[in-house]
Amino acid sequence: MPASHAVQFVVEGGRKLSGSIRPSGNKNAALPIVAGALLTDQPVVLENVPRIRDIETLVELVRSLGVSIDWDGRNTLRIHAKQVVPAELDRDLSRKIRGSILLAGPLLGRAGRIVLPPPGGDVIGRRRLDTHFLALEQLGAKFSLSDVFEIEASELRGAEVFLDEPSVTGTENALMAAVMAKGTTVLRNAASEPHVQDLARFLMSMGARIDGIGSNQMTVYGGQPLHGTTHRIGPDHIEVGSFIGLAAVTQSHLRIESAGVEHLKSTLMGFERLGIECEVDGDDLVIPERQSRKIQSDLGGHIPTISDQPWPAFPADVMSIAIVTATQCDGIVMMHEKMFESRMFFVDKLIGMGARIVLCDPHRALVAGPSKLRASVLESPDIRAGMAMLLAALCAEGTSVINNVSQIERGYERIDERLKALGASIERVDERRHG
Ligand SMILES: CC(=O)N[C@H]1[C@@H](OP(=O)(O)OP(=O)(O)OC[C@H]2O[C@@H](n3ccc(=O)[nH]c3=O)[C@H](O)[C@@H]2O)O[C@H](CO)[C@@H](O)[C@@H]1O
Ligand SMILES: C=C(OP(=O)(O)O)C(=O)O
Repeated sequence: MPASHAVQFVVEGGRKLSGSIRPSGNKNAALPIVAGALLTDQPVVLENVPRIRDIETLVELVRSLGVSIDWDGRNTLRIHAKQVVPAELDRDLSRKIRGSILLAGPLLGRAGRIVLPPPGGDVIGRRRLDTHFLALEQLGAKFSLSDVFEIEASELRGAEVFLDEPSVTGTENALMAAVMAKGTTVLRNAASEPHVQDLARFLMSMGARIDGIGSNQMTVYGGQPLHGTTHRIGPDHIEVGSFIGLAAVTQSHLRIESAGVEHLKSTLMGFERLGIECEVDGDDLVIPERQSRKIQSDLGGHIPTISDQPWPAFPADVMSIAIVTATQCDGIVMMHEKMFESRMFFVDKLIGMGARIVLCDPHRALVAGPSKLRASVLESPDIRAGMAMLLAALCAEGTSVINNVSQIERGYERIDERLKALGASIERVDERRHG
């Protein structure tokens, strides 16, 4: 049996939680920033790096390029890319994470060439890479496509780049290549998620010059000498969204410490539509136990919608959490997943637990709540659906089993320990010993 199937969570539902929890560093910021550390031959120190499977995989990939990369304590990485040996990236490691594609920009800039097996990541629908190649080509790279991607650039040149969609990792690759290019690049229709902003600030701390961070147009004055730096990864706003959902479904009072409230507006608006109100206290977020949990109709009593879109709209990675939360709220809401084609299929499991959901098509699910959920045996298909099912199990009646926990652990650090500290009943079991 593959190791990824070895661990289960046995979850006893129905317990109230209480206390404080601190979000980890943002996985989707740490991935490009670790890759970006390859842009300089000087030492880089990264703090608040989430110690999760996806990062461990990227660390192995980076090490395979002859780069010195080591943990210093639990969440600090020391990276020194004195040299980068341009090699074909390991296929198995590349296939495990979406983040392997993020080595394209830095390796082009540093070594002029990269051979990249197709990246992996969550299986949540087609995951196009066209935007990455479109941007890198405009900066002077050539690519050929067989069972691997071969990208080469004898020289990267600044250019006007209009991305065909605001792809997150596409923007990050373009940004890293543009920093190494000669001359000025204007990136238009760029993604501006908190992790894209964090990467841009990291690059600035290395000496890069970038205007327009946080907007959909960034100007990069390329070719500046890049030096070593120490950078702290920002809090994971997706984890914060997950903890808001956790408090809401278990009707618990939780404080999320250092939540990074500047990046939470659209997430809080989504939860408010479900009747979940949070209080901002400095940079902490407090979720009171007493909530109306009454879905807010649109004007005229019409059925409301929660839909995801590129930043600053409601984040796609919080959609699965919001669906589980909606099953515990009073009323009807249309959940519209605009970005991924297969992210909603996990609602079958929630229906099996007693949730009242109509999956209208792959992108839209109508949720009518509240429903009493019953315990079940669940399989975790992707990071966020896995976390959503953990939330469902924590508010269901009885004892649930969640298989394939490695999916959740791709994105959430020591989640069982951290939720147990709040009073959750989660037992970590090796499947081979269990039953
Ligand atoms: C490692 C990493 O950072 N992964 C994140 C990154 O993935 P990733 O960078 O792969 O995602 P992209 O931003 O490229 O695109 C996500 C999906 O949205 C679609 N799309 C995108 C823009 C748009 O305007 N319209 C549209 O429909 C794309 O075609 C694709 O199907 O961003 C996603 C969207 O926030 C997140 O779910 C992933 O967690
Ligand atoms: C989709 C996600 O990750 P990835 O892009 O790494 O698969 C996610 O973090 O929810």
